[in-house]
Amino acid sequence: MSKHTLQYMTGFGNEFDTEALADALPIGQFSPQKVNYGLYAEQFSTTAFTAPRADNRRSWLYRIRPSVVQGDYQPLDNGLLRSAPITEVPTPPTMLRWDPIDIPVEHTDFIDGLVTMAANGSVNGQAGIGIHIYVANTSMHERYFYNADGEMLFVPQQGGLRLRTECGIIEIVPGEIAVIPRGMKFLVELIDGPVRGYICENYGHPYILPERGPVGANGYANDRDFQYPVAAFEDKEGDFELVAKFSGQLYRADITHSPLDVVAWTGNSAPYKYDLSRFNVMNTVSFDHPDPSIFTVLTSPSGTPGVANVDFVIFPERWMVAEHTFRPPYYHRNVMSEFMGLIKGTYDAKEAGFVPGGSSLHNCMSPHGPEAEVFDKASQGELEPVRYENTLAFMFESRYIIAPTEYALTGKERQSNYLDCWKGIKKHFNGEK
Ligand SMILES: O=C(O)Cc1cc(O)ccc1O
Ligand SMILES: [Fe+2]
Repeated sequence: MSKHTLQYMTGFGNEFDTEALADALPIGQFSPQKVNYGLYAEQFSTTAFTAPRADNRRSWLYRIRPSVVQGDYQPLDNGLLRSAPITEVPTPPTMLRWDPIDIPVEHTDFIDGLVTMAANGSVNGQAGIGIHIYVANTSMHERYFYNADGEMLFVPQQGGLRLRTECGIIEIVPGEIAVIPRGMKFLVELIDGPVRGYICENYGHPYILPERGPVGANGYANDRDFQYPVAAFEDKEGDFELVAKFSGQLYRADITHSPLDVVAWTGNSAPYKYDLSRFNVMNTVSFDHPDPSIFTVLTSPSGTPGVANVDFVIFPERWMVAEHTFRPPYYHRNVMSEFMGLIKGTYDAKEAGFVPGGSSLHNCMSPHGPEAEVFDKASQGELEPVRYENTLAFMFESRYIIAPTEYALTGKERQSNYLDCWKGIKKHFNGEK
């Protein structure tokens, strides 16, 4: 399947109007007695009805059949999919790292190929996150999915994805991300062969753009670079399956039509995509290594100002110019818990072992920082301006302790020798300056 040329609407959280057929969208009201084309009106709310206006997210969908037309749910095997709280194994404070999960050779679609690495908070309490890797070699066929447990941030690492959603079609390739709202029905197609990537399932407040503070009105991720699909519908009947993730369990129901039958929609709760190369990177032009919060693309607030349920942070290509400074990430211990992944290239704190598709987890107060060789090089090198290239790492940083799953702790991807990367750190102190 090749890449389509898709049309998008722009602007983070805008109130959009879109129709695939002329005059399908009611004008001046949401719920007319009769909708044009015999469509049904259905409200889709992803914040409480009474959420403050600035936070409120809802869309009105005008569809061929309302969502109630579907069969009975039956539990489905969760495979390696897990939700918080993870209680199957205790969470060690150990610094953890993993190799990429192989893409299977047997027939595996996006749902089959979900592997949970870790989770925190509480899926039923609507706080915290689930962190999953997806690996797939085939498109979802005659089955559709929605996740009542959280919105889903897709971070592709290999291969392009076509996300067919109720609101329309989005395509993403590595270097881009997409967010699908909690509860939105969709299916995942592969654009150009096998895929692997990361999912942050956000149980909490939907992602918003972080404040800019004294940086001013522009910079970081700019609102205008977020792209939303235009309405596109399927009018299809057949024997299909609707898969739901609800309260940590997968369910399936028969459905005899495509649920992607929304002909028109209006509102601000909709899937969106963002090209990470559009991120306007801020950093020091004098000295010292600022905290990685300067690279926050999206944040899910927890209710405590400045303390995130989860921040999505990237480490993009950029110039490094700091003077008389140890330039790589500093050694540190952090109250926030840090899960990292690598989309391409190498990461400045780790030149070996942290590879594209791999992951690491440094939990609350667990020490971490540059490996021995990186320290040696960075504390000796000439401090010329250098462009840091062929790199794109990211972090899901959360206020809640991130509990790895049993699979993550015992599966073959776990690097049991991770701590060795710091073993070669030498004692330089001898009492002299
Ligand atoms: O641990 C990490 O590699 C992530 C990170 C990067 C950085 O530049 C500063 C702090 C930090 O936690
Ligand atoms: Fe860190």
